[in-house]
Amino acid sequence: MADLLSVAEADACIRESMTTLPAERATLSRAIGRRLLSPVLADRSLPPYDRSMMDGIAFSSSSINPDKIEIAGLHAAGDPPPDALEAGQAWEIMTGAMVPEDCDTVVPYESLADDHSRITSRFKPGQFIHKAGSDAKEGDILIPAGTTLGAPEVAIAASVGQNSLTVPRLPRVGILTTGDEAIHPAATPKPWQIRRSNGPTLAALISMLGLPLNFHQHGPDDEDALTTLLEQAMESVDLLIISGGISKGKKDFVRRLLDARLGKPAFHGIALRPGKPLAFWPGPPDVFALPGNPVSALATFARFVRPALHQLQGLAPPTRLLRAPDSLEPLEHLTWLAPVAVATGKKTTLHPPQNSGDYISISPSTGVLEVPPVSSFSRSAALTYYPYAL
Ligand SMILES: Nc1nc2c(c(=O)[nH]1)N[C@H]1C(S)=C(S)[C@@H](COP(=O)(O)OP(=O)(O)OC[C@H]3O[C@@H](n4cnc5c(N)ncnc54)[C@H](O)[C@@H]3O)O[C@H]1N2
Ligand code: MOO
Repeated sequence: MADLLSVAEADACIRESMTTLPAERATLSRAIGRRLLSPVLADRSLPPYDRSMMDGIAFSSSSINPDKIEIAGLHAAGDPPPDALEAGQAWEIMTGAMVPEDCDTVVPYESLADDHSRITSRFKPGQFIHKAGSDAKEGDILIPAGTTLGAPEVAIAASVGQNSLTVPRLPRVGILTTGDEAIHPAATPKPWQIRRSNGPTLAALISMLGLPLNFHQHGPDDEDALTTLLEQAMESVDLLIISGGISKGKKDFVRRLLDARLGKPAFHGIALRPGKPLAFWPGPPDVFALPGNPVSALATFARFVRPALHQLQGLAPPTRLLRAPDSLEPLEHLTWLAPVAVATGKKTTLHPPQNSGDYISISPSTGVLEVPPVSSFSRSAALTYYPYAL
C-alpha cells in the first residue's frame, strides 16, 4: 500500500488545490442554500413603523373610557396615517397597520363587547404594538457575509429591497461514463452486456443538488472517441466526473488520456474501499475519475465529489458526525466507506455490499460512513457521515 495516499492526504490535496468560483448576482429563489458574499444591511428601521399586532381597536390609553368607546372609523394595513382622534375615540385597526401617532395601545376584538362599545377585559397600556426599530436600526448588518442563506435570510433580504444577492456562481458539472459493455438503459442488453447505471445515478444526484449539468455523455473504451468526448466536456464545465476506465485494465484509457492533456494527477490511488483507483486532476476544470463499479462510484461521489462541489461554492462540507453502528468492524489496512442508512430517531444501520459491483445490497443506504483502518479506529469516537444527496 506504500504508493497509496491516505484518505486524509487525498482530502487535503483536493481542499488545497480548489478555490471558490467567482461571484454572481442570483435572484432570491436561486440564492437559497448558497453562501452570501456581501452583507445585507437594513435600508430602514424594522419594523419601519409602530405595527399593530392584532385586529381590534387602537386608542390613547390616557384618554379612553373603557366603558364607553366611540369608534372613529377603520384604519387598515396599508392605510396612510389617519386624522387625529378626539378624546374617548378609537380606531378599528387591523394587524399590520401603522399605529397612529396619537394611539399607544391595541385591544383585540376578543376583548370587546359585540357592538365594540366597551372593553370587557383588562389591558396594559402599550400592548400589542410592535415598536418601530425594535428589531433593527437602519444601517444594521442583518445578514453577515459568509452566511449560508436559508428561508429567514430570504425574508430579510426581500424586506430590505434586495431581490438578488451576491453568491459564488454554481459549479457547472459534466459527467462522462465509459465502458463498451455498458449500454443505454433503454436498450436491450446482449448476454455479455449490462445497462449502465452510473450516469443516471450521478445525473440524478447533480439534479438533487440543484446544479447545472452541462455535459453528460457515455463513451466506448476507445482512445480516439474518449479524447474527443474529454475535449468537449472540458470546454463547458467547472467540474468533470468520469466513471470507469481508471484501473489497470488493457482498455482502461482514462489515466493515459488525462495525463496527455492535463499532466500527472494530484493523486491516483487511495488506501480506501471502495474507491481505491480514484484519481483527481485539479482544474479548472477539476476532474475526478471515479472507479466504474457502481458502489465505488457512488461512495467516492459522496465522500469526495460532493464536498468538492460545496467547496467550489464556498460552502462547508455537508457532513455529520455519527456513532458507529454496533455491528461495524473496521478493515485492517484500508479506510472503509461503509454504506449506512441514517434516519431521524432511528439507529444508524449498516448495508454492506458483497463487493463493489453489488448495488442491490446497499439500496437502503442514504450515504457512507468513513471508517478508519483498524490501527486508528476507536469505537467511542464519532465517525464522519457523507450523505449521497440531501
Ligand atoms: N488488476 C487490478 N484490477 C483491478 C483493480 C486493481 O487494483 N488491480 N482495482 C479494482 C477496483 S478496486 C475497482 S473499483 C475497479 C475499477 O475499475 P475501473 O474504474 O477501470 O472501472 P471499469 O473496469 O470500467 O468497470 C468496473 C466495473 O464497473 C462496471 N461499470 C462501469 N461503468 C458502469 C456504469 N456506467 N454503470 C454500471 N456499471 C458500470 C463495469 O461493467 C465493471 O464491472 O477495478 C478493479 N480491477
Ligand atoms: O476499491 Mo474498488 O473501488 O474495490 O471497488
